[in-house]
Amino acid sequence: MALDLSLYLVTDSTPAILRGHDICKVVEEALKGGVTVVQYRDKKSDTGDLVKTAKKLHEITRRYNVPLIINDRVDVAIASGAEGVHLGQDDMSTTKPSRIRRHAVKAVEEGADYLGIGTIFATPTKTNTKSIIGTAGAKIILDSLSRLDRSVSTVAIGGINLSNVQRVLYQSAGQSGKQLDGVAVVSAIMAADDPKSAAEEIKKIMAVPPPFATRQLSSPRESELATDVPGVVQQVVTAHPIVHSMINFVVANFVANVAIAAGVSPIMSQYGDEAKDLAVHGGGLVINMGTLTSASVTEYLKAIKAYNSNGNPVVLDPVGAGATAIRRGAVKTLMAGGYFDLIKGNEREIKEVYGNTTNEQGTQRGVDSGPRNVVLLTGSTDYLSDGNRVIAVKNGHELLSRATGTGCAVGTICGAYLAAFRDDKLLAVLAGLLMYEIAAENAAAKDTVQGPGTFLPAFLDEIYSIVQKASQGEHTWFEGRAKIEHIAL
Ligand SMILES: Cc1ncc(COP(=O)(O)OP(=O)(O)O)c(N)n1
Ligand SMILES: Cc1nc(C(=O)O)sc1CCOP(=O)(O)O
Repeated sequence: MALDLSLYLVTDSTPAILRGHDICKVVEEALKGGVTVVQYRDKKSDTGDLVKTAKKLHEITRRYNVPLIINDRVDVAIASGAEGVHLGQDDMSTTKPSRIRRHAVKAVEEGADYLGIGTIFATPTKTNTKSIIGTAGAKIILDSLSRLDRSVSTVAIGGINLSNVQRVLYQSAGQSGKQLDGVAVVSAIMAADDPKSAAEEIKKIMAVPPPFATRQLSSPRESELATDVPGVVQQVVTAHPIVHSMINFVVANFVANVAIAAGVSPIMSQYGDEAKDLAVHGGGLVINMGTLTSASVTEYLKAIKAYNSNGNPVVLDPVGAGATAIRRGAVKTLMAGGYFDLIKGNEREIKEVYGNTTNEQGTQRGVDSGPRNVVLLTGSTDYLSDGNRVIAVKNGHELLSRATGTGCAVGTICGAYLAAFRDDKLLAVLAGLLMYEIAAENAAAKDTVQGPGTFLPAFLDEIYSIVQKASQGEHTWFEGRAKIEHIAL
């Protein structure tokens, strides 16, 4: 029987998870929903009961041509005819990534067919786990395994569910290209009201291709990055993408006007349920926490789920992230609830997001930066990074900081650029940012501009003017204008 690890169900018989349901029925429903391996994991029952249940489960899994694995007990595996046994590393009393890596390598050398890599995220299902490694930890382990002579399959485990499975798969992929073969879940299926649709939904989102290819520019040097920018702007304005901004009410009107001037179709809906219908159009989503209310986070999470499921980009602008306990909590919930392609904020906001997602050892917990996420730290110099490349951008004008909404509009522009140019996220954001900041410089240089009041309409005109030129393939607006510098990591 082939071992397809893509959706690996680990059972749990505790009342908190099984909630009085019959384990065999739950497993059969999950099999109907598409799970590809089942592990019977029961730490409490005596040997007689274990064998009885394992035999019943095996009868069911065989009908679906899916292997049954028994947790810990070789004797129960033999007695029930199960296809395999899952053994742990009891002596692994370490939280150090280097030691965890060594354990993984040892397990492969000793002949393991697959490895469970965890604990990815903290989970109430198993509270005695040694180390929360995040996707950054999984990535390190995958890279170590890629250097071994013998190849081994892997699944990630711990706190994985519908809202994070996509980013777990994408963010764990090592520099070497080694990827997870699947994910193992307990509560996301075993505790679901409808285990069949829970499994189906997880499978569906796993099949959504990455929103972005991982192409890197041939060289990260600023001169070569710059040459790509006008072409990206032309591509975006020709595509006329949709950008759905869940933006703060103070700036909504201005941001919508910037988007229209920039050749983008803005949708300013705050209604999370609506995102299901909006996300199918290939646009980007922007979550801007500026005027957070008690209802906002629930609405944001619904929208993030819809865009993540459709493989369309999501931008987080964690406005005022560190200012109050409510905002700190909101950031934490959002980071755990979905996948962001771009996180944009000032230094304090980015620090808050990073702090919210790191543990005492400094390893990341809820979200991991890497080549698949871009961070834009805004200021008099903007810093843009995808984990491999760091670019300092010194364009823009002081007048941008004299009016409300000019920072928020950057998030919306970036959401549109990420949606319409999918080859390279860092380049998409860089192109949107440079178009915006060069327009600001052009506006500020006008004789008619005396201050913020005259700057704003001139700024909209200059964005519009660049877009007109770009749509006709004219790149003169950009020549000699980029003030960017590549910073070595
Ligand atoms: C697929 C998968 N991966 C990891 C584990 C955890 O195994 P282990 O460390 O042996 O811990 P227990 O399951 O015995 O608590 C797993 N069971 N399945
Ligand atoms: C059985 C198990 N092993 C883990 C490890 O880290 O080794 S975490 C875990 C429980 C995973 O449960 P859930 O999918 O409900 O978070």
